[in-house]
Amino acid sequence: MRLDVVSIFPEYLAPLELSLIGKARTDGLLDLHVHGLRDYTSDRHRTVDDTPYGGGAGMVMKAEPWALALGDIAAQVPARRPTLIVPSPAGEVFNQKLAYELAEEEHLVFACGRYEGIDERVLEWAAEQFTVRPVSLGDYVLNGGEVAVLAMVEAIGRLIPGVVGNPESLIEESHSDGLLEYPVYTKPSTWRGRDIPEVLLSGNHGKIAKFRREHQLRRTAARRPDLIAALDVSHFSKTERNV
Ligand SMILES: NC(=O)c1ccno1
Repeated sequence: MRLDVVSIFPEYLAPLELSLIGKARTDGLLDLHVHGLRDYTSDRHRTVDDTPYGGGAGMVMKAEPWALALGDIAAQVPARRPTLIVPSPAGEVFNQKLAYELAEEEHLVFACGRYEGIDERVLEWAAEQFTVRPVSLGDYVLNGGEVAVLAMVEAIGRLIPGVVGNPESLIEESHSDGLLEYPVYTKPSTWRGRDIPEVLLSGNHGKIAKFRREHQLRRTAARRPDLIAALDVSHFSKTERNV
């Protein structure tokens, strides 16, 4: 997968050189390019913003630098219609389902807005050669798109085959089956007077699976009842419907 990120703070994306994503880049699983938006300005001050038409607080990111940056990126990979992700509190909400969907894409481009946002005409212009998707991490506001991109690239990148050492670990994690993950424990079996659930020492895989599933259901019902409500009833066995 090719990924391009455009930002006025390219150094903000340095963490993508670390850990699993960094190794995936070294291994050639992820072809990630970070671009400085100011490289696409031509004035002495490398201006990327201006006052909003209609008044109001703050500044708006100018269209031309974005068009030059995105046009340059699209020209570098002419064969494919990239998906342009624009992190924004006004976007569709990012979740594991969308992460899996985007992990299937060949080319993702991320536009990190700042200030009050990007001139809307950029998204209209970009729709000629990109599939444009404003995406939100959640119902809160960040100062820019960079932090959202770090989160999304990690969530998407880890789903690409070969990035995570053991693909099994992707199966039993939160949201992989619509539920939150079960509690996990490791040695010592007694820690500061607290024992692990005895069933986990039984070696009885059926009982262990039942324990884990029950705790997934309880944890999800307690912390995210919205996820339970969203699941089809066929997701639950007859006995589970009363947990
Ligand atoms: N909620 C968000 O994803 C966001 C992105 C930029 N500002 O807020």
